[in-house]
Amino acid sequence: MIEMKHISHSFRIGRKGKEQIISVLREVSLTIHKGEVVTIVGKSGSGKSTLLNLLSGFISPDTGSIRIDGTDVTKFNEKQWAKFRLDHFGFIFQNFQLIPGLTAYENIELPLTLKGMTNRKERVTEILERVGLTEVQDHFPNELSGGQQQRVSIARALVTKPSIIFADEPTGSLDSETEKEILKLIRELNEEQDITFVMITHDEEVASIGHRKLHLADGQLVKEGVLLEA
Ligand SMILES: Nc1ncnc2c1ncn2[C@@H]1O[C@H](COP(=O)(O)OP(=O)(O)OP(=O)(O)O)[C@@H](O)[C@H]1O
Repeated sequence: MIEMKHISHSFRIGRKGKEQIISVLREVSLTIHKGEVVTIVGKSGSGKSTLLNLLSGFISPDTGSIRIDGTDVTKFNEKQWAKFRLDHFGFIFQNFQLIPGLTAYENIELPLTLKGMTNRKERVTEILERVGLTEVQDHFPNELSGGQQQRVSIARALVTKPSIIFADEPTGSLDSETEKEILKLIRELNEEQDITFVMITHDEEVASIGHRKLHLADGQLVKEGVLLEA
């Protein structure tokens, strides 16, 4: 479960002495329940990535608080975040972000190695089977199609059994047929494993696969043009 309360964030841009402050998020509050698929839509520059980066601890809010799975993470330092991410989160990106020198199998195995798990084979094999990649497990990323690469990245996100998966335009680089396949897989995994998905997209149709669609505009969450109450 994610509880974000009154989060504001601004960036300082430009040369020293001539800096400008741009306010990207203003007093954003939201609650995402366990097992929900929530999509966040908004125009380019509306602050979608900033919101995801705040929720996953890559940037810190100016004001407000964030609780995830019952833990107040607002004041976490980098070391605490690194451990928390490994224990609670999985990530899926538009450009897959697979490690080119590792095979599909090894890419999926990596988070388990980082967690110091020794019995990795059974889990990796199980996940490979679930996402339909057993036959191509020894391929390197450049020997896979876009859809297969995204499956590897979904498997890598899932392998540690996270409670939340953050997906940043997960179908943005895929053709429409493959997009449908990947969205179907995301919904199936959500239903089977009760994983929460927070997905950002600029595509209204993709966003409609969620249980709930939130719109970001002018740094605030709105629903049908009406500001959502905290
Ligand atoms: N590190 C940064 N430093 C300064 N400004 C930033 C930084 N990151 C984002 N911004 C600014 O914050 C605003 C929101 O950016 P953000 O990337 O969150 O938008 P977005 O909705 O994800 O856009 P897109 O759909 O194009 O990815 C933009 O005006 C952007 O220029």
